[in-house]
Amino acid sequence: MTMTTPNSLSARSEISTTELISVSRAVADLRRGEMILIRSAKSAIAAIATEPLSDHGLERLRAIALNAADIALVLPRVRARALGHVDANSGFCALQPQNHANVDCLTLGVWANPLLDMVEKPVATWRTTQSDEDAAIRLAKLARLLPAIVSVPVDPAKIDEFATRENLLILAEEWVNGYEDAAAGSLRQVSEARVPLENAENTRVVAFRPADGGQEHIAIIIDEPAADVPVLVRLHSECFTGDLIGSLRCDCGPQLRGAIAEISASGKGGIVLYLRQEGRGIGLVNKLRAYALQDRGFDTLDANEELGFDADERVYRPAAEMLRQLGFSSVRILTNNPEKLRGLESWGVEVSERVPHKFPSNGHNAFYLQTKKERAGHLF
Ligand SMILES: Nc1nc2c(ncn2[C@@H]2O[C@H](COP(=O)(O)OP(=O)(O)OP(=O)(O)O)[C@@H](O)[C@H]2O)c(=O)[nH]1
Ligand SMILES: [Zn+2]
Repeated sequence: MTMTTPNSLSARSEISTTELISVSRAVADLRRGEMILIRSAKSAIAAIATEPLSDHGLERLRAIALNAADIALVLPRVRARALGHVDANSGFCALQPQNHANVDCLTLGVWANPLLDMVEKPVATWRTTQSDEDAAIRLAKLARLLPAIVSVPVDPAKIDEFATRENLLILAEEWVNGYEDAAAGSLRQVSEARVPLENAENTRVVAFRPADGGQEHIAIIIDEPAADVPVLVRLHSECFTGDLIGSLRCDCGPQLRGAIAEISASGKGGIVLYLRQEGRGIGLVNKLRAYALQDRGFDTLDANEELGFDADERVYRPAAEMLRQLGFSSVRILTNNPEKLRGLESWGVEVSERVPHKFPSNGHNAFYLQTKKERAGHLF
């Protein structure tokens, strides 16, 4: 069965497997506080994520800088506003502290984190970000860290020398930007087994792994559905708290088990795609931060924004790719979220029907469900 690829997609250029793997290695480096070199057409930077930043890391940044006075903390607009940058209006802003020679990692960490109480606001100049700094922020998001980085400009002519001397990775910004698409395009089936489920005994579980060795996405195939008619599908984003430990903050647990039961009851089979997009793509640690902000009065969308994330950071190519490889080109999708329809269609999957997938509130998640309806366009 072939999938149609919309014309707009053919223009997207994909990064190579080597570039994909470099980004993946940089993600791991960033998570442990290592410095990354990022090169754009115009400039180059060295960057460390703020979350694992140490004073030793700061010293290394200063030592490699073209000019140590240009050290910058790149952080989300909402956070910049809270720090006194009243004109902040683009996604991310760069703060250059006046006491650049003495500023320490604790101070930078407090400035960057909306959950920490601020001791003093920075005396600083502000500027818009460069594209290489935006790429470093994207890398921090891929690393599921807080999207805040400390960067310095480096001499593009010396970047290879630095990389060799300090054992650092060099990334081109377009590799970071192309990572998610390429990772999804590289998914390959790596194992499968029969797994009888409580409400669906005739079930196979198939695992797909991306070429960079990242997290596997899972297809749960119930009752071997036919491929020549639209297949009943649920795209389920991972939710450790809701799926596994029965959290009442969301509706994920009932939706996951409900989808399995409904597909099984249909008598025609179907597929649950279990996508590793915890917290709408921000990761479990950041989702817990978002919950803590919600306990201070933010709704689920504003909490994401406070942390520097979009309301929803998910991508749908992994789902489309798994369906394609399993031989399905047309779906009936169990969801209340119109973005899932658009996401699948943009990757060439025909959506023949939306099947509502609503469960009653448990009391704790009433405001969450109301926000999804009123602000995220969910169809309840
Ligand atoms: N960032 C963030 N993620 C949340 C929050 N509550 C739940 N999630 C995540 O949201 C995702 C829920 O995804 P889905 O079950 O696919 O639901 P949906 O987008 O609401 O759409 P449908 O259920 O298909 O209608 C999971 O990854 C959860 O971990 C929250 O307050 N903040
Ligand atoms: Zn959930």
